[in-house]
Amino acid sequence: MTSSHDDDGTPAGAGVPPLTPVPPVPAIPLNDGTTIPQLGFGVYKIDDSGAQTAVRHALDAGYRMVDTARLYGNETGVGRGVRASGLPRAEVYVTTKVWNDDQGYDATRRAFDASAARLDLGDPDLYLIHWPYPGQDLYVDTWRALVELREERRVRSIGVSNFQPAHLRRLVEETGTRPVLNQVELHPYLQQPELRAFHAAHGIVTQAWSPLGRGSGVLDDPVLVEIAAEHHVSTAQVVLRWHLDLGTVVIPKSATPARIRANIDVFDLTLDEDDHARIAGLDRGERIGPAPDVFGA
Ligand SMILES: NC(=O)C1=CN([C@@H]2O[C@H](COP(=O)(O)OP(=O)(O)OC[C@H]3O[C@@H](n4cnc5c(N)ncnc54)[C@H](OP(=O)(O)O)[C@@H]3O)[C@@H](O)[C@H]2O)C=CC1
Ligand SMILES: O=C(O)C(=O)[C@@H](O)[C@H](O)C(=O)CO
Repeated sequence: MTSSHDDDGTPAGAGVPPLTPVPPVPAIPLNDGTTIPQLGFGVYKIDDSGAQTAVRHALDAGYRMVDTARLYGNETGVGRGVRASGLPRAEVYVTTKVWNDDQGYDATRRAFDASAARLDLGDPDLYLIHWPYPGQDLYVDTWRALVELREERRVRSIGVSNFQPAHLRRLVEETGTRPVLNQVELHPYLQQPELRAFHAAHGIVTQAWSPLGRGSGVLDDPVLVEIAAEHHVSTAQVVLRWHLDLGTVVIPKSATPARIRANIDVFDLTLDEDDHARIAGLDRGERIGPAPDVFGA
């Protein structure tokens, strides 16, 4: 599974604990005929060198999908981590995103080439528009560039992030092409039932960012603490199992090896109807990040 040396010269496996076997992560079908692993690894707020190490830990723990973005400044480290894993490129699903100031047809094509060069993995599997940033009114032109990149087979799938139903409708009306998924903020304090229903009705997969609430207190919620104690697992594991049960694709981030391993070790956990009802009751419609209609309006 691992190569004999990392490409930075570190002996393979150095600092990486022995593998804990994990059950396979389900593959979720996308509306373009491809699939995506239901649980992947987020790398926001990890620098290039940290991303290389964290991605190695994640791939060794059984993750097969990594979510990065030009914004995160770590595409180079992500690419190094994937290459150092020794895994065949086809076994690792890599997402990156076009940032707001690169929107527009020509700028997006240039941004894609630059992201692909930094990743240095061949072309990414999934390319997303990071935010609609509606004040620029460029997201439809940006989408046309993504559609063309997919037609040219430079990228397997194309999608969006932080889009609201009105933004999604406009993409389809003006280009005829649906995103495969919409990556949005989603955790027990922001459960997004209406947006998830809209996605389901239109064949768009929901992907959850900040699935653990990014240190905002979600994981200390007394209801989640109680459910976790009943199942002898961590609150993070309860929350991740809840996401999987909703059918969302989830991308928890951690730079801590033990947490990286624990966050994928959720496939033996079963939440019952009562657990789900109690977690449903935690929704406060409370965002950690910006509101998509307001950010860049
Ligand atoms: N499209 C978009 O606009 C956005 C996309 N994203 C993507 O989603 C990913 C995940 O979201 P993110 O905002 O990072 O937040 P997460 O909800 O994944 O939370 C990450 C935080 O939780 C901590 N943590 C992780 N696992 C555990 C655990 N088992 N127990 C306790 N604490 C834990 C991490 O700490 P530590 O690292 O120290 O272990 C970190 O502080 C991002 O990394 C990025 O890829 C995120 C935001 C916006
Ligand atoms: O992490 C991301 O992918 C984001 O887009 C957010 O962090 C976002 O840029 C934000 O929170 C801006 O304040």
